[in-house]
Amino acid sequence: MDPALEKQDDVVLSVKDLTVAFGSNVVLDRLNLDIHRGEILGFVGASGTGKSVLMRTVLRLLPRRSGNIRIFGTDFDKATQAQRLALDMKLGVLFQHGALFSSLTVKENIQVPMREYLDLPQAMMDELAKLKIELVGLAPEAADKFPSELSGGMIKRAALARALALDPALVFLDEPTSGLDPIGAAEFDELIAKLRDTLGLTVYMVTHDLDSLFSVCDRIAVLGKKKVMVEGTIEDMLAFDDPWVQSYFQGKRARSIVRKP
Ligand SMILES: Nc1ncnc2c1ncn2[C@@H]1O[C@H](COP(=O)(O)OP(=O)(O)OP(=O)(O)O)[C@@H](O)[C@H]1O
Repeated sequence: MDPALEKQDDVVLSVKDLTVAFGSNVVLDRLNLDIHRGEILGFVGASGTGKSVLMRTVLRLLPRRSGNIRIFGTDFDKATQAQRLALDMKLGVLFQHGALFSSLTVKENIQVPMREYLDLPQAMMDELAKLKIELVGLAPEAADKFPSELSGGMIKRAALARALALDPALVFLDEPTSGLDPIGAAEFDELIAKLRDTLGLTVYMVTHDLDSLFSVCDRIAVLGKKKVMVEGTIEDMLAFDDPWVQSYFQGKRARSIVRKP
């Protein structure tokens, strides 16, 4: 196959010339971004630059002023109702802070998307929830616990299990390791990498966590000046001439990570 065409097939999410504004506050201005099949893309940027806005716009939770978004090659605006439903089922989302329903147990939280999109008998949903709980490394007993009974790390894992409920191909993670201690965060990163390898997931991860960026992300995109300023490998970040990017990737904290064996 023509390498250019093959590369195109490889793009699971394509954002072209996206502009999002709230009144006169233009947050994203003709932004472009491609995510490729099977990669873990780390998405960074200073606080308030619009990382969550981009994620929410791609998920159609926020309206855009202009621009085009294609997911798995399909333009949502032109998709039929059936195509939209099929696309929605291929996306999994872990919102910042987990965002589990506090009145539902872990098992019931995982079953929320199943109830919304599938018509399955309860026994089958219970079996599926059990599998997801195991997949994210939680003990079986976690199934019947409420979010208030879980540690921060367990909440993240339960939220990930819910994001994986419908066997998505592309998952969006909004600061998945925030609030975790370094060991918990490293374990969570390892879990993401393992799931990518075993399930063939594509991962879009908004993060401030330099450890995650250095250890599990294949590629990094930096949001600034209302656009993706630079995308590429850690080496590309280190070579990029912008004060914020330089201080982020070459600051004291970053240097201590680079020095790790
Ligand atoms: N629903 C909304 N209505 C109006 N303005 C909004 C809305 N959501 C976000 N904004 C504005 O968009 C800008 C970007 O916010 P966003 O939450 O995407 O930043 P962020 O990069 O995710 O920040 P952080 O790293 O702190 O989470 C901010 O100026 C914010 O005030």
